[in-house]
Amino acid sequence: MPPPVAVRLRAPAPALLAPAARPGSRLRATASGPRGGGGVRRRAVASEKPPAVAEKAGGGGGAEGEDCTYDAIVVGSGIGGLVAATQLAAKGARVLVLEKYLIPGGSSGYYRRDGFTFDVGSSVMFGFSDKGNLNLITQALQAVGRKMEVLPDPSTVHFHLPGDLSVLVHRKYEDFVNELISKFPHEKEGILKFYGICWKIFNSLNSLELKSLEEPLYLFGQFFQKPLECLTLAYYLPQNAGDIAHKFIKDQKLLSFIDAECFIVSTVNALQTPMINASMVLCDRHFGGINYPVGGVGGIATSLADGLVEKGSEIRYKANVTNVILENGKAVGVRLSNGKEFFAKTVISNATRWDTFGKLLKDKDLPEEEKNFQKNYVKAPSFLSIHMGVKASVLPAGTDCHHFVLEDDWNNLEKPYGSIFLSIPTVLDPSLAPEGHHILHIFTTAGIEDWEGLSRKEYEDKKEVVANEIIRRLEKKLFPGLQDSIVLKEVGSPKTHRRFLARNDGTYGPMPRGKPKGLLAMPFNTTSIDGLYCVGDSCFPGQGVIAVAFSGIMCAHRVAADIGLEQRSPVLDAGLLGLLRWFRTLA
Ligand SMILES: NC(=O)c1ccc[n+]([C@@H]2O[C@H](COP(=O)([O-])OP(=O)(O)OC[C@H]3O[C@@H](n4cnc5c(N)ncnc54)[C@H](O)[C@@H]3O)[C@@H](O)[C@H]2O)c1
Ligand SMILES: CC(C)=CCC/C(C)=C/C=C/C(C)=C/C=C/C(C)=C/C=C/C=C(C)/C=C/C=C(C)/C=C/C=C(\C)CCC=C(C)C
Repeated sequence: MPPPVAVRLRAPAPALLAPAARPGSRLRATASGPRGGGGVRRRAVASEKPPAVAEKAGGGGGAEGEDCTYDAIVVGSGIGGLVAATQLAAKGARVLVLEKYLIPGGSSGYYRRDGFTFDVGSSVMFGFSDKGNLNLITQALQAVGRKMEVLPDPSTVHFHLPGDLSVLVHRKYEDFVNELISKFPHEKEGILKFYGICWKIFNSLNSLELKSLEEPLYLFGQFFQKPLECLTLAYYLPQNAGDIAHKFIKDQKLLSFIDAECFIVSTVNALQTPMINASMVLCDRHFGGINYPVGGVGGIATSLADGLVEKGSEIRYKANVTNVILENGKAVGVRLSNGKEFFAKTVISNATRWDTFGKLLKDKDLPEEEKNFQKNYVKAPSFLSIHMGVKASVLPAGTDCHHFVLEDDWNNLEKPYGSIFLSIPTVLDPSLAPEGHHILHIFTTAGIEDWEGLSRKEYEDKKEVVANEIIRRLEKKLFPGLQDSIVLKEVGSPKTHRRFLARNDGTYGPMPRGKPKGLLAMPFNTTSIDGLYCVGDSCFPGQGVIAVAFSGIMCAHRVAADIGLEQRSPVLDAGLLGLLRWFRTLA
């Protein structure tokens, strides 16, 4: 029986504070508490034997004189970093993950307050089913012998849009498409054609074995085995969802609906959303469905971290990487804020590309490739997030889990605070809140510039005012009496996201500067620095938990080939990597 909840309003407390305990599984944080300086390379590594873990590390726990250099160091334990690390560990590599925070997961982490378990960010889980090739979260867990119980969500999201347009995205595709056609009967053909192309792309994706598109033996192998599917993907790779929607649909309101469909997964409209990404999410929600992990999203990262350790690799918390160490232009290790150094054959950064090249390599000129990336992409806005515990009686029976609210004016879709995302995970998993209560996780886009230069008091007051206005809007649109039902409230600003997730300006990833050529300009995992790789949402295919999981799988495959754990052809590598680099300059 969960403990009773004290009525307590805590507006100013940052939403992403240290967890009180972790959901689902047992905690084995090897909080590094690094001591002393770096010293010479081998000694520095040898002295870094983590308690309880190094003994299990096989091939080199750290006794002096042994060669205990790691195969890979991963900077950051977001889902991108953890998937790269666990995939490599499953292939036999010895990996060290260094995480600045106290627990793994980054924006897919969790925290607990007064009996409530809150998801920090991610709450809508794609790729978590038991079928097909695109269930990348399920596969990532399986690779390290883990499986999580999931709760199928009967819908993906309930849209509440201008002109009282209400659309529920049912789990079953036919139910969704029939509901949409009932709202836009004159556009039946256009609707079926647009979503039909999404399915064509999704089915092509789902037929491939997903590995690194930067590894030629695999890529050519896939072209050989599935030529039609690969050509379909190559054809749609440089295209955007909005252009395809405009070909078949004329009704402006329906086109705006498709903008909203894209916005919730890309924070930009359909004309700026790559068609492959749109197809992935618009179909996986019906194919595998949206599935919520029992105990909360934080369980995914903790399960991956546990699995990683069981495979003989390591993860250290409170380990703030400040520099990537280069030797003759090659990345050979990292330095922490306390001066400790660790060395490895390869370094994988799960920090954003802005943080990786702007902070971890600040003394180096920005490589041309990164200039090209920054020319094509800007930082997506951050979020204002409100985590609330409310009395269950405020929600009408049958309330859906996820909602998207844009009240009066389509023009507000992409504006800061314009639209509201709302997740109520306790609809699926009541164990996340004390009995008789629900969790409301509310977020809206917000830029860091709005929150800079304020005194402490001004900052706290502003959080309170902005959060109350969002709550007032939800009260008016969805839940009368909401304000009075609140028993716990924590507000996070873009500064909170910057601080606790170590993300430049609190950004949630890259956003195209203008109209992109689909995914063409998005960099993969290799960088122009030998031995340094990036993973996460500033890599192909972009924002989203399943997207960063794919980037982790791709990255691990490329790294494994480079360190001799997977097949490779140096000649073909040089050709393909050069060709892909050239492609990106065309975007
Ligand atoms: N589905 C949803 O509802 C939802 C909501 C929010 C976020 N998300 C997604 O999650 C994605 C992010 O995943 P990700 O894996 O790219 O990154 P992430 O931000 O989740 O994780 C990065 C991790 O790296 C750590 N880190 C950064 N710099 C470091 C340093 N110098 N030293 C040590 N550690 C450092 C951070 O503390 C963090 O834990 C976002 O793109 C977003 O789309 C999804
Ligand atoms: C040469 C070359 C390069 C090429 C050739 C051709 C080929 C073969 C190609 C291929 C390709 C591929 C494989 C691709 C792949 C892709 C993928 C996988 C993708 C994916 C994607 C995904 C995504 C984007 C996702 C996203 C998601 C998200 C973001 C989510 C979010 C959510 C949220 C925010 C929530 C909401 C909430 C509410 C409403 C409450």
